[in-house]
Amino acid sequence: MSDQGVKVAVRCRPFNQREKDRGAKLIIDMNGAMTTIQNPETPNEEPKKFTFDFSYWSHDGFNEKDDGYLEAVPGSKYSSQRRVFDDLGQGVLDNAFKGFNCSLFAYGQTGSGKSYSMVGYGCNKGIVPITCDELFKAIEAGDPATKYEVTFSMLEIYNEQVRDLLSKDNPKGGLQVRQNPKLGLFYVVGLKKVAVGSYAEIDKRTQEGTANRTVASTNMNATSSRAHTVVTITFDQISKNEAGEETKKSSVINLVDLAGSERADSTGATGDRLKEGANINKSLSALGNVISALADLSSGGKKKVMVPYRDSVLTKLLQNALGGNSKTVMIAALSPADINYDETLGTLRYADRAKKIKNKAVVNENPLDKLIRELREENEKLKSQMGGAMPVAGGAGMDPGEIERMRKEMEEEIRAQLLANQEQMNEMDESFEDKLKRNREEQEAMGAAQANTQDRKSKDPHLVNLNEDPMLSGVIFHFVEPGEMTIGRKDATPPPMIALTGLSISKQHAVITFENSEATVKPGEQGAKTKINGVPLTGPTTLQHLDRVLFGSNHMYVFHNPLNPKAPENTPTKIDWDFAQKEIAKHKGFDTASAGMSKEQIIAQEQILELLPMVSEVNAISEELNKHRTFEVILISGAAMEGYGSKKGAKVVVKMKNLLNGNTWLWERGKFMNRRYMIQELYQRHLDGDEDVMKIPKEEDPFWEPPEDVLIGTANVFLQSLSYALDFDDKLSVTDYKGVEEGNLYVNITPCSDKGKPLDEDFFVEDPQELLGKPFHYKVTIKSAEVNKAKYSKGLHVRYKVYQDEDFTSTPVIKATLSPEFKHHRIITYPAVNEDQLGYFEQGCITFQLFGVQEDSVNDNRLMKMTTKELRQMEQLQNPGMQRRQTISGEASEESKLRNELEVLKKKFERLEKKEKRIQDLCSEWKGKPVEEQQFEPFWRHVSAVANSSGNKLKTRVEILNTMLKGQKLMRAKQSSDGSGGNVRTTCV
Ligand SMILES: Nc1ncnc2c1ncn2[C@@H]1O[C@H](COP(=O)(O)OP(=O)(O)OP(=O)(O)O)[C@@H](O)[C@H]1O
Repeated sequence: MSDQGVKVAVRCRPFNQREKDRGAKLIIDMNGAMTTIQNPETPNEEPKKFTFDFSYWSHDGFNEKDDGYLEAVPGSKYSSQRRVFDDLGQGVLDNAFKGFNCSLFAYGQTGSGKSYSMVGYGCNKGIVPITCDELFKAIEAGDPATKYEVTFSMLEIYNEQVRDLLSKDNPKGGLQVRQNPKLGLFYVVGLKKVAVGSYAEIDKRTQEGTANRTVASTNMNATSSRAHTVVTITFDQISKNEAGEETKKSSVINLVDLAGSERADSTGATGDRLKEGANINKSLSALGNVISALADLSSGGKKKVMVPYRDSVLTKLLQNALGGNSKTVMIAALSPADINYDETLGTLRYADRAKKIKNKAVVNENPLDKLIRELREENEKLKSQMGGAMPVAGGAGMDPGEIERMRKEMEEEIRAQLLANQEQMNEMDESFEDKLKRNREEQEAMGAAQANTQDRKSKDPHLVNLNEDPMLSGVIFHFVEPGEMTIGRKDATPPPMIALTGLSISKQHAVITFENSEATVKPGEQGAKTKINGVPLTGPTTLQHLDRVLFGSNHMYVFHNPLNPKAPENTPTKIDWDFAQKEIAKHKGFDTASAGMSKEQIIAQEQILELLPMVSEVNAISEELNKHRTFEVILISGAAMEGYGSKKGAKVVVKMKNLLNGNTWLWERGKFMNRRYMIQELYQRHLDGDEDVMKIPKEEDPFWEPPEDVLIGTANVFLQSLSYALDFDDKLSVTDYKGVEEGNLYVNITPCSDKGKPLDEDFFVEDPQELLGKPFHYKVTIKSAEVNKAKYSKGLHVRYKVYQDEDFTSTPVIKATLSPEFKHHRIITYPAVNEDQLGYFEQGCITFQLFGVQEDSVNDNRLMKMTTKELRQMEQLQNPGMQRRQTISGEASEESKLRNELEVLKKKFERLEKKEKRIQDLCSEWKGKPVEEQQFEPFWRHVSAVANSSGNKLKTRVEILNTMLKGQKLMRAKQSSDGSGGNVRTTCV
């Protein structure tokens, strides 16, 4: 037995194009076995250090050869694919030959390079293909007296369901996972294991598996990065031992490409009412728990740790790989970019924990005959037990129901064992040679189809698929035949020539006509959604080379026309998923130029691009399940969401709207992701024929939310006036996230005494620094509000936070009016003003949030009778001008800041004028005084001059500000009329 820790490797990839475009910073470094990560927020702090068995630097120091292979520049520390194989893959092979089970799995966030290391792209082949290739080379060079048998299987775990990737027909709900009661190990019932005799055969099967994965992911609207792919190779070496018996040395090699490890925004998901039922990726978090439990076990600290293998399908299947009978390697893929700091640190910590796991690998060697004999004998025994499975008598007092339950349990167990044995025997019954023959026949048929595709690609017009996962792009081809070609659902009559499944695919979805070297696409039945280059298709359109075609919400293709391979100007030569998504976003009103954007803005933009397809998917499900809900991606300022400070910039959230009563909810990204997962699950159950889906109680329904107060809009008061001890008293306009005025708020912010009395008129601060160290009090008064929309009469309240407030301060809810009187007062006291507090006065603001009460009622029965689809169409008709600009740059608050500064200056000016007047009055009074008192006159003249000069300076400043403000207004007016400016737009999706 070999008692050995899991070997852990980390690998850092190059910057991708997006990271290069935005000038991403490198935060990873590697030196020998040490990997460091620098927090980009604290560049002066020591970077965090980790050590691993292997550290692979693949960020830079490479050359691309003519064939595309990336090789190390001499002297650089770059690790090529070959180098990674030599360390990790070769070890797997050597161990497999010795008869050990081996597992290799790749962990990391989406896009961090897991598939690159495992599978590879183009001629940069990854560990899996090289290992397979080398396996057969080693077999050829092996012992001629030994028989080698290799089988290959490929499965995917998605939403806790197992799909056989080598089979086109998977049962609804996926393949079952059972535990072999005797061995304790879990296995997938009925998984196809093909016998393979060469690397080329494995390669073909992998292509087949990838194509099946692509079709499934597109049809199910599944994000492939949330699926785990498991390739299993069994490697048997059959030889004779000294006693002349046949013995079998078996090794199971598991190669696992895990789902992307990114967590949903934790704050969002933890706040969700439905968090119990949801787990964005149950298998992945269960894997984390298993790793933690095993790490605790082997650190010896805790003796009784229960390792929760049973919590997910993935951990069941990988039980041996983790803490069991296997030699295991984990490769953690790292993104080099500052923007991914949190996730990458998470990956490093995960990898660090995995290092501690101890496995107990044993050589799997068995005399073959004995095994078969044992299995047969056991099966006979089990069969005879079957009928009479009775629990051991439990005494006279045992409940008959309990006895029956135990009997059933035992029967179930026997049945499972029989099945497991039978599977094993069936496999052994058919000779390996027969299996190989069967596989080759199947492959021959497949090979002909593949060769045909290759041949036609350069001759005939065709659509080729695009997928979010680069590995699944360019996998599906639909050739355009001369004449009319119909596209639609397979249950249409007559059946379409290209059958698609999935959301928003209509029976008669579209028709492509191909005549005179030209292909024209036109919409099918009414309501069928197709987009060409991001624009909805409304009538016949000629397809040009490299046009992007989206059927429904998920079937994305690029059209290739070898007969007329001239793409319109400005079409990039390489079109990927990102490009096609950006194009769609642009037509929905989100501009995606990235020049001159801040980091927050870039993150917001990436989140928009990520959320848009998900939101349209959820909208499509809402329509199909008739949930009367619609979803929209919106941008909202951080201050409007969080009530204080504007540092957070813009936040991307999803607005859900109840189409029956107009109620709305704002969901943070994490919460939306959480719900989307549950919505997908619900939809999957619906597809699987589960009728309960339509009757789901609202408490469990991911589309349902109890009514909550809706954020009508916000109004900001900048506090600069306080730094001059001036009061602020104004009517503020309350605007929603789109900048639309929803009403007014009357507030007053006054410096005051500790009892709330206004300060003396003469109290005047020339320089805010004067306030430092002194006590200061101010009073926030919310007088009243006015709102425009009748639906808000159910109740209104305002809440806000000031500097250092943990919680919101809220006014009472005022009902049955659109002009509530709040009469709210609050005195805020600083015993001695410090720099931070003064900074808050000078730069900060109070964001007042106006909320409206919503009720879960529907008054309009007419609406109840309409479908979600009809309601959405009606809403879109009613709001044709949805394409309103949204600012991501915080420019609106810039304007109100300016206005505020102007107010402050005006007030200062007024006060100075008053003061000046009093000075002048005093001066003339003094002039009439007796001589002995007149000696003060020069002093007063001096005061008056000072007052005048500062007044003049103020006057100039006021004029400048006025002009600036006018300019701003003009600019905004221009932008909203011609739609220019602003980085981001929004609309209903
Ligand atoms: N070591 C590397 N050298 C060069 N390019 C790399 C490397 N690692 C990753 N890449 C590139 O980065 C991109 C993302 O990598 P990859 O598809 O492997 O990520 P992933 O983690 O598997 O993502 P997903 O979870 O979506 O499958 C790919 O375009 C790939 O070519």
